[in-house]
Amino acid sequence: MFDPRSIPADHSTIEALRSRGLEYRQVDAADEAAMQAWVQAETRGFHHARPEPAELSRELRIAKQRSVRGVYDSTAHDAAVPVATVDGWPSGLSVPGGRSVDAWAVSAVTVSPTHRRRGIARALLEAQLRYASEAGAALAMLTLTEATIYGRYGFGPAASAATIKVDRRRVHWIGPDAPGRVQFVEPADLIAKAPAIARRAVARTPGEIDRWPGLLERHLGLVDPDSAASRALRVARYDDRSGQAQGFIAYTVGREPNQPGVVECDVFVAATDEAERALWHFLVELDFVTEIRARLRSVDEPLPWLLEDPRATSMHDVVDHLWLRVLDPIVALTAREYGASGTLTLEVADPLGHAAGTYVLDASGDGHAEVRRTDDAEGRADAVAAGSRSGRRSRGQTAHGLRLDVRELGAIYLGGVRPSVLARAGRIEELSPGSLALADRLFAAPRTPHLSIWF
Ligand SMILES: CC(=O)SCCNC(=O)CCNC(=O)[C@H](O)C(C)(C)COP(=O)(O)OP(=O)(O)OC[C@H]1O[C@@H](n2cnc3c(N)ncnc32)[C@H](O)[C@@H]1OP(=O)(O)O
Repeated sequence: MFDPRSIPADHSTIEALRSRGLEYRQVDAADEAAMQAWVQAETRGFHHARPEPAELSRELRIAKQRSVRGVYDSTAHDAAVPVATVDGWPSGLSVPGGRSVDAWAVSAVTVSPTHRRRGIARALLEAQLRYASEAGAALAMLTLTEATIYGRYGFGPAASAATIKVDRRRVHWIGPDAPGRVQFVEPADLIAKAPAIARRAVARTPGEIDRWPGLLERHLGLVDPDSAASRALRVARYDDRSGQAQGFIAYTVGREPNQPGVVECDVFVAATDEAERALWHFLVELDFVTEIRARLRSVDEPLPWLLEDPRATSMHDVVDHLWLRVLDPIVALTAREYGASGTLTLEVADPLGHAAGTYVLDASGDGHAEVRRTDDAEGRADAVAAGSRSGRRSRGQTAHGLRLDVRELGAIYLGGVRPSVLARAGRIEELSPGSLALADRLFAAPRTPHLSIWF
């Protein structure tokens, strides 16, 4: 397996930061003190409390599997603590059609308030994109704190998530009864099966990314099982008719003495539609509660259709949760499946260079597409003149094409927004009549993209 720590530090980043009196380097995974200082800087950068010992050792275990970089100021009060942090690692990203494309996850981007707005984050991000390319990733991806930061590096919002609230008193289930059963399980008993269930859940949902070792332990409260938060977690699993585990939820119930509670569900993993329905059924019919709140759910949940009164549910805090940055359009566009047949030219502008070019996407109708670049190294080509491999276009028939920035390519890639919506916003240009209608049909995803975790 590719080791993200094997990528040497980016020379231009080293030089850019050295000219500002700063040192940029990879943190040595074997240097416990340096790793601890990096984790402390990262948690401070996100305004979190200092981690408890169990959480700190979990963070260290995870950081050691990643490419962890820090920026150091030798003149600072504690020069061993970085003034900026970032990490990155290769990870699969599920795309429409069920395949996984090689991507590069970026996380832990922090710059100390003492060193802000000197271009440190820009240097770190541009280096991450170069690492991603070196690692062979077709896209870079991240979840973020503020939506104003990453467009300038070519990221676009590709999958949304929302909090679903359910008014328990209005719940009357009209969906089918699941043939299997939901039962309580202890987290320690579930952890052996959980990764396989999660893998299948990830594979069927465009926008989900591979779970890294240690994540499910945290979701199931196993990092610090004796903490109050872990003891409050309840875990239920759905087994299908044949006894096969197909999904699980983890939730807490907050309540005042003698008062009904409010359910908070942050972990909802379903490998099948049947498991998804069964786990919702279990959650929304919990007694002695007034409300159920499920976070980071799809904006396209089937839940309202499973209740007699769909208004028992409401959607809150809809966010642009997953942001994508296409690096290699040919690999990225070939990996996903398409909702129609047709030939579409994409003239992609990319100020940072990675994805710039003119590409012809030729979808055959069985979902698959061939993608090739038609411009030369200088990017010169008549996009709309580019032909179809299948020769389906007859004489006089207009070629279809769009002109767009790499940010918009990331936004439409999973089918989370229709190209025509971005055209209405003036962010995609249609090169010939009918191109947007074709692009909408091509990029439509059979399942709304969704990411259910932070990373
Ligand atoms: C994937 C993730 O980890 S998301 C987490 C992002 N981190 C956080 O939210 C933690 C708190 N914030 C921070 O640590 C810092 O403010 C950061 C990392 C967001 C920015 O770091 P800085 O070193 O100050 O940014 P830098 O000086 O490189 O600015 C680069 C560009 O981003 C812009 N920018 C920086 N921060 C912000 C912001 N919060 N909102 C809007 N624009 C911003 C700058 O104006 C600059 O624009 P330009 O290059 O187009 O002129």
